[in-house]
Amino acid sequence: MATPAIARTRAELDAAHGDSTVSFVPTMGALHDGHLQLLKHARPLGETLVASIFVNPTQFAPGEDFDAYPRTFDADLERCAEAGVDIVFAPTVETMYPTGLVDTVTVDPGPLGSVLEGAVRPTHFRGVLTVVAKLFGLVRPDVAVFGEKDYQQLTLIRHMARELALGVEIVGCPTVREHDGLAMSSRNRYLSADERRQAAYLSAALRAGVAAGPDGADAVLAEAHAVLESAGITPDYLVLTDADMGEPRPGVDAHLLVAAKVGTPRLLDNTALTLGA
Ligand SMILES: Nc1ncnc2c1ncn2[C@@H]1O[C@H](COP(=O)(O)OP(=O)(O)OP(=O)(O)O)[C@@H](O)[C@H]1O
Ligand SMILES: CC(C)(CO)[C@@H](O)C(=O)[O-]
Ligand code: BAL
Repeated sequence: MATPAIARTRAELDAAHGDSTVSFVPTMGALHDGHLQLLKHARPLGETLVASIFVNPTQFAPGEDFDAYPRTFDADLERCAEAGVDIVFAPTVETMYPTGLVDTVTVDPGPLGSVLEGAVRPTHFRGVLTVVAKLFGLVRPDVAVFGEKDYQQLTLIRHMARELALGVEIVGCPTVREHDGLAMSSRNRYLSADERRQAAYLSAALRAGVAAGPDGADAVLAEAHAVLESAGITPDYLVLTDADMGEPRPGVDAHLLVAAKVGTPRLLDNTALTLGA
């Protein structure tokens, strides 16, 4: 198990990857088995596998958990080695924000950036897309892999790559789950034992929605809401979209997305489903 090279600046990155094709997995660290899957998915997609670890300040609003966000660099390095990562890009804040923490040029996510997660976190997706664009500029990957767990983020990054012609292929990786269905997330560690039990009902609600798919959109939402209600969870949202997060239509691949605060952490989950008339 080779230890990955660590690069903190563009010069160090360039020296480490030369002219090889690059697959890339951006993360905020605190790596769990979900990230490990992403890395394994990305491994064969390029000659060199780069993982970035950067807790990006500009996607957190004042009062959110930027300071408390878990930072576990040594353990992360071991996970990266296990997954065959060649280069861990752990940039300094100055590498990412050479003119200071206020971006004067940003990526506007458009209307999809201000609904659902964007309604709760109004500046979040501008911060995410801007930092991902910067990471792409620094790493210059051929392929970048993101988790379906953060489905709105994945969709917006696909839109950005396509509409700004970034020349990076965006690949989604299925959500990795705990044995009871809870989607893995760095923030799960903040759940108390009771909250952890309650959190499993988010994925149970999605499964109920999938089972009701043939009966149409109203049945999907009613069944999923009933499961959440039985667990005492009031979702921030529970919505049906099409696979690209537009309007859902019968017969077209649909998506069901949920977010809720369970105790302190906000948890997200989603699933694909087929919708009857
Ligand atoms: N359970 C999971 N299955 C698949 N991909 C995941 C999972 N959890 C996170 N990812 C993906 O890993 C990448 C890095 O995510 P991040 O570092 O924010 O981890 P996270 O666990 O989502 O943390 P958070 O608790 O902040 O949501 C993203 O593309 C994200 O979608
Ligand atoms: C894509 C990302 C690494 C940008 O900071 C982050 O939003 C995440 O980890 O999902
Ligand atoms: N995985 C999403 C990153 C965030 O919550 O800021």
